[in-house]
Amino acid sequence: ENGSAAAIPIDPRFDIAYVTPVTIGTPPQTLYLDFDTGSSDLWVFSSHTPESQVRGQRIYSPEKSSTAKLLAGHTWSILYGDGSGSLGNVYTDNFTVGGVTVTSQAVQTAQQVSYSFTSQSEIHGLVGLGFSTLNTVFPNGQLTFFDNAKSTLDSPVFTADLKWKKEGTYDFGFIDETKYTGEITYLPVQTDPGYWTFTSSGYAVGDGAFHPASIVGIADTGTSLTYLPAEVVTSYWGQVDGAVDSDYYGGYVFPCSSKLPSFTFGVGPANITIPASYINYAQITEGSPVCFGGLQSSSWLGVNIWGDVALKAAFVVFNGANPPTIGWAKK
Ligand SMILES: O=C(NNC1=NCCC1)c1ccc(Br)cc1
Repeated sequence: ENGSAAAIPIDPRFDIAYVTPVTIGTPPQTLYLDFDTGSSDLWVFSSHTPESQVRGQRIYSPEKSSTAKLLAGHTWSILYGDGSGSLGNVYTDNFTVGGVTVTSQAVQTAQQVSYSFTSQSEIHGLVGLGFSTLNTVFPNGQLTFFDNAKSTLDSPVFTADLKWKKEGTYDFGFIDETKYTGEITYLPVQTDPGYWTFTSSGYAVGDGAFHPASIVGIADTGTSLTYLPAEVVTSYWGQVDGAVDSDYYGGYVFPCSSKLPSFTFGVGPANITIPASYINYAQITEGSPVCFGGLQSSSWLGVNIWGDVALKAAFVVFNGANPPTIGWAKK
């Protein structure tokens, strides 16, 4: 059975993350989770999370679900690229997203969450959509929702149609032709170590010349910004009056009044253009004349990340066939 679910920005001012409603257990408990192609654990705030670490989040209570089963002797612990993290134990239960149900999905219940999760009341957990090799459950790694659902879908795909400051959708099992224009360009995916890793064919700043290049990076719906090689972001921010790479603010900042160019990245023979407005990510603080860029350097990361700032400029197909591929289309 195919499905479709909303991807809702958690903050009306800037797209820091997107959450999607899911139901877990019997009777169904509804939580809003961050669907993350950059990881492969499905974890939730729960009745096992200390009250001191829960600040407004909805929780999953396995003891209130007649279909919940403890996965005895299993634990998990995850650290994300931004330094946030969580850990706990594991149940299996019924898990439904947009009409797609997996019975006996591994649901990782949090016994500890880092402050950055405690402080974001709109995120009640994560649904990893990376490859199951990244799953942290010990001693037996668990399958992602997508890996479990794949065999029941018409096609082993999910698509991301994230939007700028608006609600988008994740579709499972089908490709909705009304959500994109032109053709979808499919690229090979490197599945080791478990991210949706692909190679972009180059970039252009604004209306400038296209620079052919091979930029290896991951498509990560769980990362807000886009992180690219220093030479790329230096040439971008060099076109913006007053832009500086600030140690104080931890990245490129610029006067909010400055005009920004768009940014185009190659996908095979095609390309995707990120509008300037998406790269004017947010004021440093409410009312500040200093703005933080949506395009930042990846040099300290060691890998390039095509996060939400890039993904929301496209219709993206995560094709879980063998071999997996990733598809990009304008919209
Ligand atoms: O953790 C990562 N993506 N997802 C999330 N970030 C914050 C919460 C969820 C991530 C994955 C790979 C690399 Br390389 C860098 C970052």
